[in-house]
Amino acid sequence: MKITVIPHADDIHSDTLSHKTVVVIDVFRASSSIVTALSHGASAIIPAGTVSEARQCAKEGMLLGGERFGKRLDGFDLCNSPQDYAAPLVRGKTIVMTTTNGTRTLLKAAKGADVIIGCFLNASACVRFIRQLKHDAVLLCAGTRGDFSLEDGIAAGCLIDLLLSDGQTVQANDLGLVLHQGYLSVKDHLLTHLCRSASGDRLMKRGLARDLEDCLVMDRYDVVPRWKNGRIHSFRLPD
Ligand SMILES: O=C(O)[C@H](CS(=O)(=O)O)OP(=O)(O)O
Repeated sequence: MKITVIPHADDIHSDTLSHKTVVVIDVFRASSSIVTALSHGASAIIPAGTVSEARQCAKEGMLLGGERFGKRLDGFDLCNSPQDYAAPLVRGKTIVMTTTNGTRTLLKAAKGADVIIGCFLNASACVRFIRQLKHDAVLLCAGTRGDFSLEDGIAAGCLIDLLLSDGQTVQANDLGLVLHQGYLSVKDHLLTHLCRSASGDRLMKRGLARDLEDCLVMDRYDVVPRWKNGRIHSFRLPD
């Protein structure tokens, strides 16, 4: 199986995603919040590209979630902290969500054969999904405003490590190889290392240390959020 890691959302070349399983990785914080929401009973997430599209799309009974540049949006029910999406409020709800990098990256992933959302919180579940589909995979790091983000890359390295762990032949691109080594060197101290990344540092300075902790738990949840027909639903893997 071939694994291609793409460093950020503005580095997708035509046809890279076709016929592939695409994993959209935005550890801080959109992927982690989406995984948390579906694990806590949200019925679906509708990703929106802009704040005004999100507002237009939200029908009665739906929740609005997201941020711009990390800040809460006027009139939105939820921001982008995983703990917002762990609240009883989300149970049974459809959430229209727009974030600075994560939902934008997701919308760019549309050409993938299957598009799922991954992070540390559901790493093993994502790997089971990739294995079952048996397609080559693209690990699409969201990054931050057109730049690579360390935490997304280290999560990609983590997925590669899990894919390798049952002895399967996995051929990663050069970026994937280096991120795999990067993951191995920090995996026992993720918080210590990833709070120094640009996004980690930004969240720390905003007093959101709790978000970092919540995003860096390995395999807290077993759901695979899958984007299909404009909505993200929880996909349960057959045993
Ligand atoms: O709120 C976040 O964590 C980020 C915004 S920023 O890059 O920190 O300004 O959004 P996301 O789309 O989850 O990367």
